[in-house]
Amino acid sequence: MSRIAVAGAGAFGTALAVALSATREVVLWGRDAPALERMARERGNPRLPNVILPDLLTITGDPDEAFARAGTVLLAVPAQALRGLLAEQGALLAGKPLVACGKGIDLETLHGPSAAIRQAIPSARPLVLTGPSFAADIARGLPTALTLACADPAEGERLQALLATPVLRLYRTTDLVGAELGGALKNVVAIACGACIGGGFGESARAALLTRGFAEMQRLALALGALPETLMGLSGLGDLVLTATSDGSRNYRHGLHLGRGEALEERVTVEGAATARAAARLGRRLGLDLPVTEAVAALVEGRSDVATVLRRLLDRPLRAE
Ligand SMILES: NC(=O)C1=CN([C@@H]2O[C@H](COP(=O)(O)OP(=O)(O)OC[C@H]3O[C@@H](n4cnc5c(N)ncnc54)[C@H](OP(=O)(O)O)[C@@H]3O)[C@@H](O)[C@H]2O)C=CC1
Ligand SMILES: O=C(CO)COP(=O)(O)O
Repeated sequence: MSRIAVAGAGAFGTALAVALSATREVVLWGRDAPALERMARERGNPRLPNVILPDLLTITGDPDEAFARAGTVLLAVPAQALRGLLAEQGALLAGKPLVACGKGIDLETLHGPSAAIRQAIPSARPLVLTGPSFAADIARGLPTALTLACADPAEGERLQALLATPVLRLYRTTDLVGAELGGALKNVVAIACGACIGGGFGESARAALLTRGFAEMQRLALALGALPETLMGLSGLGDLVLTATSDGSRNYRHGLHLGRGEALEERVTVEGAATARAAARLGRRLGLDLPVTEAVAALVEGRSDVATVLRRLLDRPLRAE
């Protein structure tokens, strides 16, 4: 069965469905049936302005219609919603390759998406699709390169061929942990970088935060079993460069608003907020020094303000790089 189902009809799920439907049979599923009916009728998604949904793309709120005949399912929901989705749709998703497209760490279990999938649906085969890619760029057909992680090299190769398009270039790895942590942790550093600019501390300080934040991403990911080269690739460094320097990123914008002391955007997915808290907990549990992550966790929990956390970072003892 070559049919691809995309679960999650937000910006990213819709963008992936649009991109893949040019060459594959694709069905896009979401939980809000009336909203899905509207999308199907109007051929548009308010979360992805100015993008026309191709006629060939099936849009449905019916899980049976979406998943029963699908050979592969892409899971494009926020990290904190993934466990709920897997619990609700477990019977229909059993035994299939499930490609996690979300970028975050579950705050309750401290699991990344591949462990969440294994725990909820032991018969499913988890993969991770991640890397620098704004939904709007993917939907517009702009060139993009992503990492596809799969523990089984043969299945990874098969899915790479299935999910690549002429403009969506996929690189393979077997390092699921590295791929998912690169994508999750860069969101935390992006909030820090946005807060730095929003607070008026300048681009040199942002470069310092980006670099020291990247060192923390590597420290935590390697302690959890990631391969160093994965973090140096698209899912780590690549996505960090995009997200921590562009106000196209919701995480970066969240940081900007925190730094400026402005009201935060409502009803917007900001994965780095919960993931900062989850990563800080993991760091404490593992006895790791993660000052940038701790600073972001303090900011999003409202325990501190941008000037104070920046001062605290600068006051740390001088050390070797
Ligand atoms: N946007 C982007 O540029 C990119 C996003 N990502 C990642 O993709 C993930 C999703 O982000 P994005 O699509 O942008 O977020 P959006 O906020 O645009 O959409 C989230 C979607 O998830 C749906 N959802 C939430 N919980 C459930 C559930 N239990 N069952 C079914 N659907 C659910 C929401 O449905 P409802 O509308 O009913 O609330 C909504 O449609 C995030 O992890 C993000 O980091 C990755 C790369 C790029
Ligand atoms: O992950 C992304 C780009 O690769 C999207 O970033 P935001 O979730 O911050 O918008």
